[in-house]
Amino acid sequence: MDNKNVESSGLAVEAVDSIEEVAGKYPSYRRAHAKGVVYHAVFTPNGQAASLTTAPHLQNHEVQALVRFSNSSTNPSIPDVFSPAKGMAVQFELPDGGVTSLVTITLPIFFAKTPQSFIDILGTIKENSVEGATTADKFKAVMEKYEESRAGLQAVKMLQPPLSFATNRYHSIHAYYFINSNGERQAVKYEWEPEAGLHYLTNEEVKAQSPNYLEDELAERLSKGPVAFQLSVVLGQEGDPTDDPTSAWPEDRERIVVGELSITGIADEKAQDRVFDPTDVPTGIECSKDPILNFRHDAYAVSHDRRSQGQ
Ligand code: HEM
Repeated sequence: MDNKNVESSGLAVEAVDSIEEVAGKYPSYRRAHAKGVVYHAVFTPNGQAASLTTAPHLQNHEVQALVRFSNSSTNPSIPDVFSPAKGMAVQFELPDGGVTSLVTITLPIFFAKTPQSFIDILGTIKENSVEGATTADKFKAVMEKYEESRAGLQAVKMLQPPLSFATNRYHSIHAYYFINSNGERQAVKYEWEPEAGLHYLTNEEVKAQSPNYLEDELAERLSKGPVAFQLSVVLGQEGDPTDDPTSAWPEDRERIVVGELSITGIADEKAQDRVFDPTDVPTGIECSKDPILNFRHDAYAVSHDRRSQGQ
């Protein structure tokens, strides 16, 4: 292990410790996005990405996939309406027997630019978690201290509980590079667009939901047929930041639909053990230099280590 890895895994331990201190420790569960359900799916690329990348799952052949939908909270028993951001982690099976993961969320940007500022922001939330403090009070304290967090936390505040896991748009937030057979590079971000459209609950409807309404709703939906999402890539242009997850690209960037995911049914509980690592990319795709993206590899490994040992 070189010095850089030692340094970044030390920071990853610190980050996961900070999450536990601020948001609670739930043995055997993921240290974030603890409550989730895994499903089987098939991904069918449409060939539109083939001129941009040699990635095997984005050519012309369908691949099997696993999809884990989740609440963002660390609490595995939290009622779904109380955990605003939802995750959609997809693991594609590659023809060589390996996997690649695309881990997305219902927010377009993140609230921290670097691993260290993520830890510092959690520290500020902890300092401000005094009796009677609301989430809004804690967010205000963070935004006053960390300008970079403002847009990301505003986006969290704007989230509405979805009608279904199948009626959200999910974003990669981070940029990646597609590399084609000529070695040409194109910066991209990903989005999953639900074929069922975007649908959210009204305040009245929120009150009527059971704690696990999202899993129940998806079971009901799947009993009638597969649930589909289109995968789009957003093409970055010269000057669009590729290393800053707190900053969105302009809305008018070209989007290409590159394939369709069809979710068919629930997977075995054993699939929960998997790590959906957003840095696990195949030939034809490279991670950008975004420090948060690259840090997630070590942070997820620390969480997996703890949860797989029953800690
Ligand atoms: C410093 C930044 C971050 C840290 C420390 C962090 C930490 C974690 C940890 C510890 C887990 C549990 C991993 C496991 O046990 O398998 C997790 C899961 C997850 N995170 Fe992050 N995360 C960060 C940034 C992000 C960002 C920017 C996104 C947005 C796409 C994101 C989305 C998710 C999702 C969707 C999951 C659930 C994955 C699954 O279903 O297995 N995280 N995160």
